[in-house]
Amino acid sequence: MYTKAELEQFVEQAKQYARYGKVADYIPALGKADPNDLSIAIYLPDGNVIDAGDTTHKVTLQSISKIIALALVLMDRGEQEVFRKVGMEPTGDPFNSIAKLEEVQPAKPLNPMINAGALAVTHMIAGASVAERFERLLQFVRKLAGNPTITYSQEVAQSEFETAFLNRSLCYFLKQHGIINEDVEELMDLYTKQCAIEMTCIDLARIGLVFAMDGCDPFTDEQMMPLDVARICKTFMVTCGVYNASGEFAIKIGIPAKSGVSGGILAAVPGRFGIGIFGPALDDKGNSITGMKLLELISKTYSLSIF
Ligand SMILES: NC(=O)CC[C@H](N)C(=O)O
Repeated sequence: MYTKAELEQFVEQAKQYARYGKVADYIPALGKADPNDLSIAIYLPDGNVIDAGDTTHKVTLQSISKIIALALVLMDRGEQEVFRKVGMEPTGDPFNSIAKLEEVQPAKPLNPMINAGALAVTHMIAGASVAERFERLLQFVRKLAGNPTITYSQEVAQSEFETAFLNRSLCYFLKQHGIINEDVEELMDLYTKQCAIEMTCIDLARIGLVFAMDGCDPFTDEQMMPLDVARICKTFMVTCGVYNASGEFAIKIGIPAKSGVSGGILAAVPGRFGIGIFGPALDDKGNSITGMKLLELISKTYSLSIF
């Protein structure tokens, strides 16, 4: 079970779908990615890693960072405060949609996985300055991945910062409604750096493993986050992890997972292992088209659905 040869074969199969996808270019620096890239790592609790494709490629977290920021903020502020500012319901809308913000009363983003909700979460990262808040988040990411060398791509952060007009609009809306009260440019600085944290799919898989193990690092036995925090994060991965494709994903794949527009996917198979994928060709909902296919093949072959 889970042999490298088998994974390589799945990668080749899934790669065929790259031609139906498109690399994200609304963040100009992401447009440079090669749509035919596809790599995967499976991280097991005994330390074994099975991988396929070029796993030296680095992927920026983008929306995958939302799940990690949420874990940190739940620890910083507690459930009650966090869910006062952001809801728990899927939207059925694209990740960057502004539409529901006007419909829901009192105005608060429906969940922390859409951009509006993620901006509210990033706003709640504790610290005296943007630099200190980012450093805390980065240290947490490094700890989860067991890799102290992880950093962020200045190029991608800068590229998003210069073009994130829609995210700025979301911020101003949230500020008007008292969900955030900090300077929008500062929040955008922090958020774009958060999204630009980069790592390989092996690092992604290791973070997925920690979530799979209910927040416990199986190599140090350290509880990286309370059980409840890991449970909340995994629940959001199931209900909103791949935005408005989450329903279909639950039926076809059924593994808690979080995607990002860079083409990364982090998945946690509860009690068993973590998966990291990088495939930059995206489908029309902003999820890796090859990565989703790959996960589907793996889930069906190994019966990994939690349902
Ligand atoms: N879906 C995503 O990965 C979105 C993240 C991206 N940084 C944005 O805010 O637009």
